[in-house]
Amino acid sequence: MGMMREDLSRPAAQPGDAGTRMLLLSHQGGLLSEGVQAQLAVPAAQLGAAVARHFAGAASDAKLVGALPFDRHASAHLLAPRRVRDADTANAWLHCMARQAEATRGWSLQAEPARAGYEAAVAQAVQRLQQGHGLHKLVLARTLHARSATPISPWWLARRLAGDPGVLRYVLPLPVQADAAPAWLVGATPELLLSRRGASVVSEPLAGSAARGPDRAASEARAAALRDSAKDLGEHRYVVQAIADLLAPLCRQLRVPATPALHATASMWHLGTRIEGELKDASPDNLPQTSSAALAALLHPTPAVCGTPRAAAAEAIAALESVPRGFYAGAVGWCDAAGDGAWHVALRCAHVQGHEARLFAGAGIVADSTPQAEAAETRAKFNAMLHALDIPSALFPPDR
Ligand SMILES: C=C(O[C@H]1C=CC=C(C(=O)O)[C@@H]1O)C(=O)O
Repeated sequence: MGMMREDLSRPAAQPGDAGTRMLLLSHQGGLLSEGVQAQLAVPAAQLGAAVARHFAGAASDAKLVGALPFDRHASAHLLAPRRVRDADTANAWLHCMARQAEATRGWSLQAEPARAGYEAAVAQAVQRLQQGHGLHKLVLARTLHARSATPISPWWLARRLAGDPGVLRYVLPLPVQADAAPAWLVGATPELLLSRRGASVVSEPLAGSAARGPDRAASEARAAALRDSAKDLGEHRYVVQAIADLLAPLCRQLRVPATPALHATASMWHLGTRIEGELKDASPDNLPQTSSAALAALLHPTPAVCGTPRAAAAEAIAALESVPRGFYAGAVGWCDAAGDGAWHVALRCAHVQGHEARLFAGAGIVADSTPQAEAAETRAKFNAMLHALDIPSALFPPDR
């Protein structure tokens, strides 16, 4: 992209300054941001206006990068970087940092909660959904707390997550207390919340999942079963409907396919719908409502990570989950001064700090969900990260 390629073979690639870098990288492209000129810390409802104000005084090639936490009332964490590098440089940086990192070993692993506890929470959720109270869907997550004898490098981990064309990898430096070790959210997400280019907007929500099989035939059979599953199609429809309802008033055209397609990652199948719209007003005057950051903040959190209706589902999640989500199930991405940008749902990730990693996985619960199947789905969603961290599968037996 016309940028000088930095020599990263013996560079200033010191772990000390890595905390000011953020990475977004997929097979289609990506970026590595460096340094911090300014920060934006406002909740989702104020984000569109704050981003527009920020860009009003900024250079035309300025960008903001960062994340929205799951809780839309908590502060987003957006940075104005000093420099933004292209995907090739991002790859070179990862390669270099991964080479310097020590491989992890000596793992211990604790499920929070273990399988039985998660199944009990799903059973309570199903009861709430069957009783009505206006709640139709909610997404319940659980976590695995992993400790390594060696420090965990977020760059090493991001490098280990390479190779899956169905995901975008991300490394997000997180705000921490002054005396705390640096912390990151590192993941490989399959889900696009929202991208904007000029007047064109795209959202590609995923909901409804099946683990890929041990061989091709089994994998195809599971994909076919997922495509026909009334439970998964119902779970998916809530997400598409919520996104379409929020985008429709802002778009002169909105294309919403009637049936979902299959989306594959290396370990999972998902139902996905590509929603495409044309904004009515993509002018600079309308940036507070229609920048990619404003649109992401409008849609977030969708029923793919929260539920329907949103406020009641968020309340039920707070009551039924034991570990705060932080930036898991939030959104990571970028926005430029013209309002263009892309925001991805922060899934399939781990919160990494020192020797510890906390892995997150959730599943959409509807009235006809079964606790055993939802627990199995979260197990399958942990797999990519467990493998990338090199955590022996014996530490996560089926009853956990
Ligand atoms: C909440 C997660 O996945 C979401 C994305 C795809 C499929 C999902 C599902 O089938 O439940 C979830 O909505 C997660 O991976 O933690």
